[in-house]
Amino acid sequence: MSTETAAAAARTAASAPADWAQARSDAYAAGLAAALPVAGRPLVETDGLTLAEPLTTRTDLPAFPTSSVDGWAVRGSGPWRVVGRVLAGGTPPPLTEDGTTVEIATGAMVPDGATAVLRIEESDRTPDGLVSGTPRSTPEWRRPGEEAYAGEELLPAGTPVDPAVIGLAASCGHDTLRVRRAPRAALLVFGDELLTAGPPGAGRVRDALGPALPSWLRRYGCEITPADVVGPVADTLPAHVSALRTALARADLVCTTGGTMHGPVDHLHPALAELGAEYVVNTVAVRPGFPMLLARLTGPDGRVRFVAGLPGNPQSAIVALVSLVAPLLAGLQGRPMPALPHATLAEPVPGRGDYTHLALVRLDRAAGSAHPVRHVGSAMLRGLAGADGFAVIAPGTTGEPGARVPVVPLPLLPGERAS
Ligand SMILES: Nc1nc2c(c(=O)[nH]1)N[C@H]1C(S)=C(S)[C@@H](COP(=O)(O)OP(=O)(O)OC[C@H]3O[C@@H](n4cnc5c(N)ncnc54)[C@H](O)[C@@H]3O)O[C@H]1N2
Ligand code: MOO
Repeated sequence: MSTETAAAAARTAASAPADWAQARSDAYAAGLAAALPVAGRPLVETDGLTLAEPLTTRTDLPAFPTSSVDGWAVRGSGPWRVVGRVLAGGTPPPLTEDGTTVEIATGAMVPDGATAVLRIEESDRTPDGLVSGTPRSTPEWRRPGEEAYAGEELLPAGTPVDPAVIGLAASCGHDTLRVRRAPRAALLVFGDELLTAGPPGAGRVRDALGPALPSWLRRYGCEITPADVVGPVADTLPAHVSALRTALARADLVCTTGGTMHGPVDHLHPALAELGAEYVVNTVAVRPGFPMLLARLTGPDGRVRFVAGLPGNPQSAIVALVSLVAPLLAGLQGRPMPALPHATLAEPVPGRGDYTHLALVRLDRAAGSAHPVRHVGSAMLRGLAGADGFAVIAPGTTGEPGARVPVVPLPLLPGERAS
């Protein structure tokens, strides 16, 4: 396709922006269809990755009857004659005679034949060395399978691995887990007007996305190194095509910023046409951020890669990140579609006609309320820096105070935005 034809085709396709919710689902489905490869990894290397198979237990949990106290495993009624001692890690012989006991430590295996465990502090010794006392009526040991039965599914495939999952997997006897690898991302920043150091002025603005987006992408589980961030890429079509080709050789997802429109130096659409990309999403009926796009390319090796075109206006770029990139990455990692929590609007938020309005809000988690923030122009980042996410105002509606609305969260870490 010639560059002119490609640009014309892109303009035509861009004339019907996708519904925002549909665009999210399309991005997720495209990611899931290209879910990343699965490999076995040692447990300690799985934090942040995603279970590719359900987590099941290799044995009953606990695997053997386990004393939950220090004391005496007794058989029959007392007083009891001491016939031995069992510590955690040991395998005791059975108690075969009523009136006998073994001293037992917390975590030790309860011998066969034991009828009760008596706490050390609730026992006495008779002058002739026998153990006496009254065992509690509630069992003082954990029965095999109390937590889980051998082979039971504890977590489904698609679960993000976190320290709690790693601990559980270890307790179930796993040494490795089958996980999907982390998505590899790259970032290309377009715009000859961008400065990479010092204060803006004289027609030039600071690149605010090159420094920020890699950290947002990492919070969604991506691997991205400083070498994967390139820009500003010169505002020419050959420079765009070449930068995309290089980035696509390694990355599963290449994010670009700027150049999503059809201005004189907006080369993203023609570059995608030249690379033979197909659109998954080409513009979305959302404000801000409508020129966002997601395109798919299949390499000669059959590997599917994606380009997410984030608009140049910085807040619009983040809208595209949470709208298209977040669901795409969930799909690539084999995770469920990210569910949107709901909150109650504390103040009115205007609608945007036929478009969905994503409005920056600060959440009061205790009250379950969402509070619109100030400084939310699409070229601004001041509002974003104090917000937790975007309230979703559906097309054809306005956000009335007291309305329950979905909120698209920013991928903040615990402690960030702590009020
Ligand atoms: N004729 C029309 N022009 C524009 C429309 C429209 O509907 N008709 N929509 C506007 C909207 S909305 C957006 S969003 C932008 C998107 O344009 P691009 O993705 O092509 O972005 P650029 O033109 O390259 O840049 C837009 C704006 O953002 C600044 N910018 C770009 N990159 C960065 C960065 N890394 N850090 C900080 N600021 C950045 C750039 O200087 C421009 O001011 O199109 C509108 N135009
Ligand atoms: O929609 Mo633009 O993305 O308003 O800044």
